[in-house]
Amino acid sequence: MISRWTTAVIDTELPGGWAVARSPEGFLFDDNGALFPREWLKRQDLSILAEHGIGHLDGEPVYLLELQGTQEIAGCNWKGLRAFMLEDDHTLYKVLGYAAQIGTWAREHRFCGSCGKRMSQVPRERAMYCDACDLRHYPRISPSMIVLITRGDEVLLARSPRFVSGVYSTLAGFAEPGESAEDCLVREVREEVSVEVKNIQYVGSQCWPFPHSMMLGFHAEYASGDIVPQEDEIEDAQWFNVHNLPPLPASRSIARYLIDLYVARRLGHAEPVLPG
Ligand SMILES: NC(=O)C1=CN([C@@H]2O[C@H](COP(=O)(O)OP(=O)(O)OC[C@H]3O[C@@H](n4cnc5c(N)ncnc54)[C@H](O)[C@@H]3O)[C@@H](O)[C@H]2O)C=CC1
Ligand SMILES: [Mg+2]
Ligand SMILES: [Zn+2]
Repeated sequence: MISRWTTAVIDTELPGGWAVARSPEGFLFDDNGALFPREWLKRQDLSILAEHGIGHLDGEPVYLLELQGTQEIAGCNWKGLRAFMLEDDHTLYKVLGYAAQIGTWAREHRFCGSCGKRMSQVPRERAMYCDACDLRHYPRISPSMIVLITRGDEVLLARSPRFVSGVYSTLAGFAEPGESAEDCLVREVREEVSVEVKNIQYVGSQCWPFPHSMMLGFHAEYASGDIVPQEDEIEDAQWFNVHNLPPLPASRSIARYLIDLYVARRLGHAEPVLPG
């Protein structure tokens, strides 16, 4: 399959191409989508914090304009990345997911974290450079473990107070310095539900640009302990039978994939494909 979208570092001095505009309110869009002719977009009255060349879509260069705030543009509106994720255009979601991560990084790395001076883009590399410190700052990626714990026909699912009402999901958490992926998984499971696991198996990974997680997905078997939900973090956690599952997370998430995969294997159905 030919990939329609490839990331690249493109010189912002070059003319032309497409551009996406991102503000704290989300991405600009109109009836034609979220990609605009870049020269036209730059003629609008936008408060641009940073501009980055981010890749090629069907061979055409694409740029990101990271904005201070929203602007009224006739016929256009603003929409968050999660809304784009739930729509059918997977390629557009990939473009905007990448743009969002670069945008977050660009916004938060205009000044050197070491000396506070303004930094500049490194040509041909996705990095910001501090001249005074001779220091490069790269986009931030946060490794996060996500695990489906099973016990025969049962799966352990939990809900955070932040979830959509009724939805239960797999356990997840950010890696801390000094941890392996497996250490993190064991710690997160202990913290969130007070359960011990065994036979930890890596399943697959997914970029999760909310705002910069790299999800590492695992399957683990229950070993011991009774469920005790972590105060404040976990509203409820339960064992659910694969024949009687609660409302689950969105189909594009690796959480949903881990659940669907186990259920498919258990019931002898066709296995799902991990969404990119
Ligand atoms: N794609 C998917 O299917 C799913 C993705 N996720 C993602 O996994 C990630 C971790 O899940 P949570 O349960 O929220 O994490 P968590 O269990 O580690 O708890 C969140 C807490 O971690 C701390 N934190 C925030 N950002 C951090 C960072 N970059 N590094 C270290 N600690 C940080 C904060 O104290 C925050 O309150 C989140 O980005 C979440 O959106 C979670 C579930 C499903
Ligand atoms: Mg968690
Ligand atoms: Zn510096």
